[in-house]
Amino acid sequence: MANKDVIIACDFGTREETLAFLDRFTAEKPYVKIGMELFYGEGPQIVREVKARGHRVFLDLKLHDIPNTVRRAMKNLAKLGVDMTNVHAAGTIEMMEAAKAGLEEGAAGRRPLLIAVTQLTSTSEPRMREELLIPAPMGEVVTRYAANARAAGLDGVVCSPLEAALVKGSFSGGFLAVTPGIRYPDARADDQARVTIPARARELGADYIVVGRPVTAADDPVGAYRRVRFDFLGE
Ligand SMILES: O=C(O)c1cc(=O)[nH]c(=O)n1[C@@H]1O[C@H](COP(=O)(O)O)[C@@H](O)[C@H]1O
Repeated sequence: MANKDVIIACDFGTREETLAFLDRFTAEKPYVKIGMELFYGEGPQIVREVKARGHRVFLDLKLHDIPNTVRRAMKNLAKLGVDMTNVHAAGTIEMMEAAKAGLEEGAAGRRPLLIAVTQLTSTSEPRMREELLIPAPMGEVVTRYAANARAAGLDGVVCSPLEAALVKGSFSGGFLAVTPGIRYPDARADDQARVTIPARARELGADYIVVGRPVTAADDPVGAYRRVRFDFLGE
C-alpha cells in the first residue's frame, strides 16, 4: 500500500484556516493538496510552511500555457520541494515535456511527481461533447490524454475514479491514477460530475484519491478523514 494514499484538498482561503484545520490532526500527518485558492491567497510561503510541518504536498496549480512559460514556472515550483504537481494534458505533449524538464531543472534532489489532468471531474460527457466539441466517449478521451502524458514521460494522470481501471489497464509500470470526484451517496455532489465512493475507487485501481469538502466541511474532519482512509486503504 506504500504508494496508495488519501490526499486532503485544503481548499481554504487563508493560512490561519489551513493551519487550524491541520492542527486537528494530532495522531496523523495526512498527505495534503494545496490548490489555487490557498496558493493565490498566501503565496509560496504556505507551501513551505505545510511542508515544514511534515506533510507531503501535492501542489495543484494545473499549469496550461505555452511550453516555455510552463517550463520556467515549473522550475520555480520545483524549488518549493513539493511531492507532486500537475499540468493540463490539453496543453499538448510538448508542453508536458517542458513541464517535466522545468521540474528537473529546479528540483534540488528528486523531482516531484508530475501528473496531467485529463478531463476535469466536474465535466460530464454531454458537456464535453456540447461545449468543448469533443465527441469521443469520456473513457476514450481520458485514455488518449493519458497516452499523451505517458509519451511526455509523466508519472500519471488525474481522472475520475470511474476511469481509473481504464488508465491502470492501459499503461504498465506504475503509471498513476490520481482521482478526485470522491463522494458518499448521502452527500451532495457539489460541482463534481463523475463521482464514486472511496471503496469503489479502490476496486477500480486508483492510486491516490483526492478528497476535499467531504472532509474539510465535515462536522468532524478527522473522523471523516479516517472513514475515507479506512474505506480506501482498509486501515
Ligand atoms: O487536479 C485536481 O486535483 C482536480 C482535478 C479534477 O479533475 N477535479 C478536481 O476536483 N480536482 C481537485 O480536487 C479537489 C476536489 O475537492 P472536493 O470536490 O471538495 O472533494 C479540488 O481541490 C479540485 O480542485
